[in-house]
Amino acid sequence: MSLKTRILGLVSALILVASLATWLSYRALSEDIIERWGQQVAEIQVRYDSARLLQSLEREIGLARQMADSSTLIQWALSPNDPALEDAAIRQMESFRANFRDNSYFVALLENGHYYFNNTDNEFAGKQFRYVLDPQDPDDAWFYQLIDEGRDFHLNVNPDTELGVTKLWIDVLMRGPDGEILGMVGTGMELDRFLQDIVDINQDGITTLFVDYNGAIQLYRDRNYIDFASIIKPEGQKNTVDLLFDNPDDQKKVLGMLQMLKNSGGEEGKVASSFVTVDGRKHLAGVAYLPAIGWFEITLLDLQTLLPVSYLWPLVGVFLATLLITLLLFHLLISRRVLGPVMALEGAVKQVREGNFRLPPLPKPDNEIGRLSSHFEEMTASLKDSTEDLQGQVDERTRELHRLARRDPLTELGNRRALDELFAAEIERANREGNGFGVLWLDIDHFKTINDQQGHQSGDAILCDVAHWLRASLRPYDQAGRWGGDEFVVILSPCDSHTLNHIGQRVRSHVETQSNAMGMPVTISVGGHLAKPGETLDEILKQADKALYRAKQSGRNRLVTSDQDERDTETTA
Ligand SMILES: Nc1nc2c(ncn2[C@@H]2O[C@H](COP(=O)(O)OP(=O)(O)OP(=O)(O)O)[C@@H](O)[C@H]2O)c(=O)[nH]1
Repeated sequence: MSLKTRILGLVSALILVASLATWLSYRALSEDIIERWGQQVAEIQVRYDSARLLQSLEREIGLARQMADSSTLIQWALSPNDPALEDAAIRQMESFRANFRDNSYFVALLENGHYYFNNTDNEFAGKQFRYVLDPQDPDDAWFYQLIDEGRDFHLNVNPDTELGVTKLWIDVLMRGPDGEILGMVGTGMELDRFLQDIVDINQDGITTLFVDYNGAIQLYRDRNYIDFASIIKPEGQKNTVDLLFDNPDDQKKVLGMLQMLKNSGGEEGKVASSFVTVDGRKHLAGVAYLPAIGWFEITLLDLQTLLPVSYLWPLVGVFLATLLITLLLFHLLISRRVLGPVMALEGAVKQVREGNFRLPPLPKPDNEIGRLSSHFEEMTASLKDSTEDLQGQVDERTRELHRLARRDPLTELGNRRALDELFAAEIERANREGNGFGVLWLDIDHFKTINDQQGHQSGDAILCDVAHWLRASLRPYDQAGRWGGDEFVVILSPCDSHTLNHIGQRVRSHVETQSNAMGMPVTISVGGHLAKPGETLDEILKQADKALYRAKQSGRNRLVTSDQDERDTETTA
């Protein structure tokens, strides 16, 4: 994986981690904001709903209280079997009927259990006495329960099987002069219409319900959940608010909020709130206590409807676009300022490693990498100089070694290897040009004796002298070498028979005269051969050696060529 891919991968991962952290913080923060917002919305909603509910009920409750306080009704309740008082009371009831919103009323007397009722259609004109309440009849249990509890005011949602209606009943106790309970009066509002007006409001995402002091559901858009005749049901059989929540924790939370509000003494306007799940959707539940009627109002705000996730899409879009632009800018910046120069530097390093010092100009951004590139260029230049210098020295040493490898250290003439190369080149030239060349094979006479008599060092000196005299006797372009021991070989090119003889004699004679002049007489025997094109080295050397042998055999200090008989020094000198 390239450096570029790794850096971009790392940066993307870092941005994603940072984004995740931002997202989580955003979630935590937004949850907090939504909770605060929801709490305020819940408070407003609760006040609004309470106001609407109380507005609808207050007038009715007030009228019901007036009715309960009516002296006509109280007098009658004290003597319920007095027909005159009953007539006056019914007239009084009818006048209240005209004022009640639902144009209906009920009056129930404790003493004889008589129950009076008339409705909006004046259906029971003249027969307002409907029936006698029976303490044993479960349908009438509400009356006796409320009397037992002695609560002056009570709201009750109850179907009246006798009358065939389901109503929200406002029940107010009628008390005598000594505070004794005489009966109960009130009115009922048709539940469906009331639910429609107060509870089933058309606000998307907002659900309102009312529960009584014990948490039993009283007003809710789904009638199946309403705890009808709640007053007479024993604990545990009531439809309480926790039924709306699947999660036991949510159930506890909501019941806990009711308890908390109860404990705070029904403080006006206080709203508790908490997140709950209803039908698999997250809701914020706001709860308030309505002391005027002794109920709680619960408002459920569906957060997905009120604050749909789609609200966040533009935010996510902006985030992704920012991420993309950031990556793009980072990519451009890092490519120009870091990766491009680093890759160029890497290429230059490879080039130098392969021995190529001619670098293209390296990009040099104004940073550490730019400075590194400059240092690398300087280093390469100095490396180039020292390499060239070193190469020069190596070449010179190689040439010297080459020379030394072909030089006889004693006489400074070419050695056997040099002679081999000279022969190979000359044979090739002869073959190519069709011109032969001459070869002289020289051997010092009785050199063993010289060595033996005068010592090895003197022998060496004589070898050097002979080499010197040999060189002096040759043409500048002739090549001489020491074959080994006291033997020397000369290549004469160009050469013919005359030249071969002439130079051969000149060498031999020069050695003789010079050594004599030095007072240390030395002679040499010479074998000569005129090599022809096409002859091999072996054949050439064999011929020259044979001629030298004949010169030795013939008495030494003479030249013998391969194509003629021996000549002695006197005849040719
Ligand atoms: N001083 C000295 N002697 C050498 C060197 N190389 C070989 N020799 C001696 O040279 C002598 C050569 O002897 P030969 O060529 O065989 O015999 P010669 O005595 O020269 O007799 P002819 O060649 O028959 O005249 C030997 O004794 C070698 O030991 C050297 O580098 N220095």
